[in-house]
Amino acid sequence: MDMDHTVQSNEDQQDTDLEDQNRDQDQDQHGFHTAQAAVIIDNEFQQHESVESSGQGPTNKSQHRHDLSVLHNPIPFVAEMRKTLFHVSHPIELKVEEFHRYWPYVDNIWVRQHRGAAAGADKSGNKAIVDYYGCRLQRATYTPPSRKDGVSEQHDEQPQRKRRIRQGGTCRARLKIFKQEGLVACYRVQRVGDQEHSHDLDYIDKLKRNTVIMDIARSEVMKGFIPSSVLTVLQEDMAKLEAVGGKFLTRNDVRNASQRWRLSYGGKLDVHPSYRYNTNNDLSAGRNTPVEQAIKAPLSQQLSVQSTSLQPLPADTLFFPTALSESLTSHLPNSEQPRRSNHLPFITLTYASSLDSFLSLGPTIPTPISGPLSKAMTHHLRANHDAILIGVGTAIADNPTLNCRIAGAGGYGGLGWSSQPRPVIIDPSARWEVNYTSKILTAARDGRGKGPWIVIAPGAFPNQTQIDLLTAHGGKYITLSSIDACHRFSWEDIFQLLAQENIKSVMIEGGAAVINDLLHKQNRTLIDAVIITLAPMFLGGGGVAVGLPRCMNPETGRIVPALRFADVKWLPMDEDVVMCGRICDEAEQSVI
Ligand SMILES: NC(=O)C1=CN([C@@H]2O[C@H](COP(=O)(O)OP(=O)(O)OC[C@H]3O[C@@H](n4cnc5c(N)ncnc54)[C@H](O)[C@@H]3O)[C@@H](O)[C@H]2O)C=CC1
Ligand SMILES: Nc1nc(O)c(N)c(N[C@@H]2O[C@H](COP(=O)(O)O)[C@@H](O)[C@H]2O)n1
Repeated sequence: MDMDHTVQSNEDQQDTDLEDQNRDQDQDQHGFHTAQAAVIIDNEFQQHESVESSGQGPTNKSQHRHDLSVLHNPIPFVAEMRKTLFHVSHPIELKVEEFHRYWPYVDNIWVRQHRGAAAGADKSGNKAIVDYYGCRLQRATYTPPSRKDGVSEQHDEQPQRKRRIRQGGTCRARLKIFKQEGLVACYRVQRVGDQEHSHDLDYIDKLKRNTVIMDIARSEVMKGFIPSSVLTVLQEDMAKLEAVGGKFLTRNDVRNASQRWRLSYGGKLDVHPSYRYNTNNDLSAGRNTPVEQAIKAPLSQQLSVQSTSLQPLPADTLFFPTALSESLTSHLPNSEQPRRSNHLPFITLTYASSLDSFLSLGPTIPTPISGPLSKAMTHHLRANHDAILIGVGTAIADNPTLNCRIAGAGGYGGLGWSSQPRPVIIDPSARWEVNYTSKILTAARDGRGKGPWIVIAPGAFPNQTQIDLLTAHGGKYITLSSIDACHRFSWEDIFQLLAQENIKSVMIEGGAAVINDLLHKQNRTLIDAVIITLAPMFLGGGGVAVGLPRCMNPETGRIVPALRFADVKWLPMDEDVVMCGRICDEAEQSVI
């Protein structure tokens, strides 16, 4: 039997009928599970057994027992993530723990079909596995023999169960889930083809409950509570139940969640205190009965309280006020402002300077210039760009992290690598000796940043250890072939290269050589926005300076300012001030 067939059989075993109110018998006795492409509603208890024993799902469900506490303290973004993982309108990268946290909430939607041929290992030995999924409604409708001819071929001795047949073969939505193992393990979830679901999320939630809902129901029944009482307690806060996908939970679902346990349980079944209150007060027991807060029994008495396994925010988390972020919007990549070029990424030039125009005390001396608020502003900028670019001088001098540490970014309370820019280092000779302890790699390993891309020239040969190290951290060396006689790349080529890598916005952070080169007349037309922090300090002679050569009007022979910005905004940020501006076009400049 090939693997596809095995998976299909397991899936079929999961699809059984919840409609039968009197089903206390093991389903196998009825022989309902052998058919291909069954489309009947599910028996969750069997689902757990079959998936766990198959060991093939992306989620090891035995690690994911959920109880009432996950309903009352839902994991962050659960409703949003259910929608995101339903539509998958763009590729989603999640850390392994995040994937396993959310997948049980959507495993009613997607059914694993087969493992892709791409499984294997990359050059660094990182394993990669691809699994293909289809929407549950993709499978063709299965009609049991008894339905086809009105006579049961196999079970005419057995009492016939009422079974609801749903229409299968109606939805063509498909997914592939790519699991990358190694130092920076992650799951990448993306659509296969362009077929949308043929139905909405409610439709599938109505057909089948997800693992989390059934786990919660099971955990309550197994405490000895009757299904009606469990349903009442789960429905006390319908908004929370809906958020986790339980809008259509029924008493029969609860019954089925642990029917085997109920069969063997010899003890007395009980009800929750709130259920007793409802029934005593002649409220419709077990049906959508929100209990008045003032008089219901405290839920804490009913819960075995478990906190979610979410990490606290790292100590270096930064916060940036919304009002200030709104003031910056007009100079950020997604603003309405016209772009310098449509085929290149949006380019923002940004740095922090002293009043005497220095970026640091000396080429090898990392120098804090920004105050806490303007530093947070820099990280807000990092969050708003796809990539952050520095010259190799800065990489060597500062050993920077180059991540985004704003609360809500990936690794700082956010999911996956959201808002984390890709660090890009211009290093034609591969001078930077990246190693395991480099801060950039440490951040990538910890899920607080992305692995760097290092742009090198054709003659540069980083050693194999460095190549492997970068790959293992999700980074890479990229060779840019067009280098001039002075061993310099053209900025247009660099940005073109990044555009080819699907980078749509780049924040240029420094250092001085990079900034000065880009502000030069021949390159500045590539810049879309300039955001400069000015701190109230003189660093004194010997620092690394930003400056432009003297400029002369060729017609008048008069010395003129080298550059004046347009569309300028000054934003005070505590003791610092931040200037946002744009480069004037050539005609405007010549008037100055
Ligand atoms: N205050 C601030 O906002 C910042 C300060 N810095 C400071 O700047 C200093 C480093 O600045 P620099 O020494 O000027 O180094 P840099 O970071 O500008 O790197 C210069 C090197 O990058 C490579 N490079 C740059 N442009 C290139 C091109 N077009 N083609 C090929 N290669 C190119 C070359 O190897 C060049 O030697 C450090 O002290 C650092 O702390 C750096 C960034 C921001
Ligand atoms: N905005 C800003 N203000 C300063 O005072 C700075 N010294 C810098 N330096 C830049 O930030 C990099 C350090 O980043 P991490 O904190 O390590 O992520 C440094 O390499 C410069 O590019 N910037």
